[in-house]
Amino acid sequence: MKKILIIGGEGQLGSTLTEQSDKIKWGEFSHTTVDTLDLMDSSAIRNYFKTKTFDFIINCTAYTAVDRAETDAVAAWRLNAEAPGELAAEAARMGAHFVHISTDYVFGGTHSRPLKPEDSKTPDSVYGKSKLQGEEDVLRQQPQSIIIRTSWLYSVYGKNFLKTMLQLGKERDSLNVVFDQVGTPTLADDLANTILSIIEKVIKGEKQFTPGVYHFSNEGVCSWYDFTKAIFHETGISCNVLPVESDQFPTAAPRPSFSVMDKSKIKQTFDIEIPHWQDSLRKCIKKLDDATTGEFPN
Ligand SMILES: NC(=O)C1=CN([C@@H]2O[C@H](COP(=O)(O)OP(=O)(O)OC[C@H]3O[C@@H](n4cnc5c(N)ncnc54)[C@H](OP(=O)(O)O)[C@@H]3O)[C@@H](O)[C@H]2O)C=CC1
Ligand SMILES: Cc1cn([C@H]2C[C@H](O)[C@@H](COP(=O)(O)OP(=O)(O)O[C@H]3O[C@@H](C)C(=O)[C@@H](O)[C@H]3O)O2)c(=O)[nH]c1=O
Repeated sequence: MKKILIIGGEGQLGSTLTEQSDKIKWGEFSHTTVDTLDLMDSSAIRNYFKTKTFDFIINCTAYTAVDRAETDAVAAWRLNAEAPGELAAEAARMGAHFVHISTDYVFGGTHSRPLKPEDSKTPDSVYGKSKLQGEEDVLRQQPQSIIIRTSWLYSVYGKNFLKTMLQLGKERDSLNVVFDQVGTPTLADDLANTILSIIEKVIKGEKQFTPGVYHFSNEGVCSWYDFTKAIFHETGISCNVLPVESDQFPTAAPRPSFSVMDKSKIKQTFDIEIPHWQDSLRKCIKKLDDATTGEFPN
């Protein structure tokens, strides 16, 4: 049985992968948390892998607090740039395939058509810069790596824009939300399903583990304003949403104005079908509702 390790099994993507892997029979899954493998410490990484080997390692960890990273750059750089390279080196040493997750924020928003993996990268934030360095280190240390850039990730787990808006929408009568940052939300369940489907196809010999950088988000395009309107429409929250430009909603870290990604490479290489973001939003809201009525997980 192939052994698959999820690094960061209690973040939102890691939790979703763990939830899905519990139903899988074709692989033996385990995961780490910050308590069992603290990536701030290089020697902890070396020690952890001294006695353990895996066939696939999926890295779901990151420093994801985009604004805080601006003033906590050393920690963000350690988690997003250095640690992924060290994990990839361990994967290479044991001959494991490495799957790493990156972000649309490696792009600077200068493009105006869906972004291909090889398009020029000009990240504006510490988060984006550190994630880009992490991508480069991963591919240098373990050329047999798949890097999946995703965007606007949300799920029933952890902190994310959907949960922030559900909270704010209940507390406030009106909200200002930027409409000049355009991208695509991604339901973590859809990304987790894609990662597991790629690994399953490789294990079953249906696909090669073709290394490189891929893009994955849900289908469709929207602004954060459109996303918020859809969240309130689907949940019946009556909060008024006002479209504003980014300079009317100042943040410590600049975000790309356009980060819609072209997903044709992942779809063609691994025969992946991707749901539209509005359908996935409905799916997630139902899952949240089921959680509050005690029917989740099922
Ligand atoms: N969130 C988003 O909107 C987007 C995320 N991404 C990328 O997707 C991936 C998954 O993101 P997401 O699930 O949202 O991230 P989360 O912020 O939900 O989870 C972060 C994970 O990192 C782990 N972690 C933090 N510090 C340490 C540490 N010192 N040592 C070990 N582990 C640590 C956490 O562990 P623990 O839970 O044990 O503390 C947690 O598992 C990341 O690579 C991120 O950059 C890309 C685009 C959008
Ligand atoms: C809460 C809020 C945010 N905004 C704006 C701020 C920002 O420009 C945009 C997104 O909000 P957030 O700061 O919550 O999201 P942000 O942390 O920028 O989300 C990003 O996280 C990292 C980890 C990624 O990799 C990205 O793909 C992306 O998902 O919406 C409003 O306009 N009104 C609001 O009330």
